[in-house]
Amino acid sequence: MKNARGEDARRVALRAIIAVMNHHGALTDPALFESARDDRERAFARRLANGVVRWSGALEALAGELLDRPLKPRDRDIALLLQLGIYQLWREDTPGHAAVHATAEVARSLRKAWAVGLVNAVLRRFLRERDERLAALESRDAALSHPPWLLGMLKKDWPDQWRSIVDANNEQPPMWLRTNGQRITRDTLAMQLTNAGFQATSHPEVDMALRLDPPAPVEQAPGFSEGHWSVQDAAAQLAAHYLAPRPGDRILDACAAPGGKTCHLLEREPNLQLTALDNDERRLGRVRENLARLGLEARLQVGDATDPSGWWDGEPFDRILLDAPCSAIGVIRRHPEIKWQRTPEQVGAAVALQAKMLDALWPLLRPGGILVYATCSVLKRENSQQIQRFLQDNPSASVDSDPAGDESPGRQVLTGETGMDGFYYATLRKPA
Ligand SMILES: C[S@@+](CC[C@H](N)C(=O)[O-])C[C@H]1O[C@@H](n2cnc3c(N)ncnc32)[C@H](O)[C@@H]1O
Repeated sequence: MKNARGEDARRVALRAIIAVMNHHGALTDPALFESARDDRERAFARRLANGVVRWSGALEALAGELLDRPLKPRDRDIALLLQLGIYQLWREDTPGHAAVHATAEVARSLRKAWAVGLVNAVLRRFLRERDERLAALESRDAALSHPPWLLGMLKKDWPDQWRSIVDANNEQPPMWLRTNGQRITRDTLAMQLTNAGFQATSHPEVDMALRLDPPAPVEQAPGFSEGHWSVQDAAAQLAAHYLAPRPGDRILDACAAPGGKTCHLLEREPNLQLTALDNDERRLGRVRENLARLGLEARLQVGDATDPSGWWDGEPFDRILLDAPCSAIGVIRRHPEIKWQRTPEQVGAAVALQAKMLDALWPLLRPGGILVYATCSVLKRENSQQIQRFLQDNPSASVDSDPAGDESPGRQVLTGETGMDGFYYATLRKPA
């Protein structure tokens, strides 16, 4: 994709960083990078933007110490430009002086020519004092680049594991593929990917998962448009394992969009009466696209999972998957802006919505049926504590003990564990 009058990577990256750090949108939105001059600049802009947002807490601390006085709130763009500059000198291979010059010049395009000199001076100082500055940062919480409230929750929930979660959150995520077993075996797909120059590594637990190295845009690896595979983290692929659909089952996927888990269930067992529900009609369109690419069929339903009276026909389900809206703290490594956009109040609101959904959907399950509750979070309030609360309110319900998990009730995958995103699963059973 060429754009003759397009912009250079640093300018594009800065605009994306400003947008997401001001709580607008996600770095995965292609529109944020459309104005790049060409594909190479676009890829560089994406890498820079993700890196700066991932390390923004540490970069802010470093920049703050290098400035003689703090910048005014209206110059937040310059503050973020400084972060972009320091990031390159700290974590990218860009030759120092070239990066300093190109970054400082971005201030001119913001119509803040006064800041060119300031950015230049701060970045040059960082280059000179880099080792001492980084050593001093090491002992501070800012080095972990997480907001204090989130760090506090992780420490409280996971006194022994919080550091490995935080480190995993700050890493570049691996790219996991899910083999479409209806079209190809995992071994054949692995061979095709290897022949195309990729490394394809299977997961020790998740039977259809392959890790693709190096990560690449989907069209660059063989078999995507033919529906041989999808992109899905290995932890998300455990949903189908826990729901274990059987031929003919009547299944509700209660929060289905964009359809990753819906499609996986049908790849595992195409003979299902599967209803894919979501309250977002536009996102449900993405379920339709994914089903079509993979050659699968489901009934799509727009509706509110907290209010089945609006869409349920009264016929109970054999199995329900509730992949609930959540804080998404388990997928921070894929969406680093979540760290800065999320608030403790939003976590509280997610907990309340999840409880409402559980309570509303439980009566739709037939006696002897299974409801799998899932979140991509590692916070206990959304996970084991949520299920404890549910079991207290519904004493006849039981939860499967999980040989693979040490978190009770349910299974908590901590971020980074065997290369997976942070995820939680609880398999709830209704007595027959
Ligand atoms: C975690 S995502 C689901 C991901 C999906 N299961 C997959 O694997 O691709 C949560 C979904 O819940 C939907 N949602 C939020 N509130 C809802 C509600 N009240 N009723 C139904 N769906 C809702 C959102 O639109 C979003 O698509």
